[in-house]
Amino acid sequence: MGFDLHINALSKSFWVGSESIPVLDNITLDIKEGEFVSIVGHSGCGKSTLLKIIAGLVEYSAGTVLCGGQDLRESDVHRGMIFQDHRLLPWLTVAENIGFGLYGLAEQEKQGRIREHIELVGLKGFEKAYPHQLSGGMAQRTAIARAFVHKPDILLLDEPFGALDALTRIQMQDEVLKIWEQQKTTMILVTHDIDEAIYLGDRVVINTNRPASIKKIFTVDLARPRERTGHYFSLLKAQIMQEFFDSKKRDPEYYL
Ligand SMILES: Nc1ncnc2c1ncn2[C@@H]1O[C@H](COP(=O)(O)OP(=O)(O)OP(=O)(O)O)[C@@H](O)[C@H]1O
Repeated sequence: MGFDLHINALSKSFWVGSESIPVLDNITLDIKEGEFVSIVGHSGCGKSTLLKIIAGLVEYSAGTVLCGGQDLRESDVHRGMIFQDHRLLPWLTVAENIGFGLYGLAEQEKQGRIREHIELVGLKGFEKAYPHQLSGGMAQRTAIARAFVHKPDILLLDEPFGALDALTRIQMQDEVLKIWEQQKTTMILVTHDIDEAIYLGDRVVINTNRPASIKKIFTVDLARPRERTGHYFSLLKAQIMQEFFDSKKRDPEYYL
């Protein structure tokens, strides 16, 4: 389809001084347009690097990354990225932050687009607030609106809820899911939270330690909205935990 993503034999090394540090090793992954894919792996294995490569923010060393047949070596507004910290500009209001970088539209259309996205993330009434006047969840909602206002084909989420408390995190997961269901943007989420990976993803990709390659991919065969405490959910979580913590391959029921 139009914006399917094809990552083929992707490798990346960073130079630190005179030493080449391999970070990604031979990653091959196809992601369908509109799919929600979660990526989990140990800290430092290269998950953020993979997202930044897809965003066109980091160059890769070998392989190909194609979307709609195009090589993704440069960033553009068709690939939005949301980070763990909101990265809002402190001297701009919520509305100005969301509209920042929204070029090429008539003023009325631009304001309409900003309004639409403020409503989408539930921030009506806070248009004129500055980032320091927002809670962590509201700031992250602004960052989500700022990414969506460009109507990206792919949204890359790098631990976007990592700094939020548990209840806000769950609420934000549902909000992102709602936007994804409405807009059918392809989403790629990096998270350390296995529940979050299963709750949101159509598939959960498990990376090996650095240099990361793909260890295993689980398909989450559960209708939405998902029951976080259901048996299938728990069993899948146990299987994923097993991939991380037990090379002797206990029965997944051990983790339940
Ligand atoms: N610009 C850079 N120059 C050199 N090394 C880098 C650079 N960016 C990342 N690395 C190294 O690449 C490896 C992977 O980093 P990355 O941030 O992608 O991991 P991660 O899986 O996202 O980690 P975490 O889960 O802790 O956020 C690390 O060893 C890191 O030190």
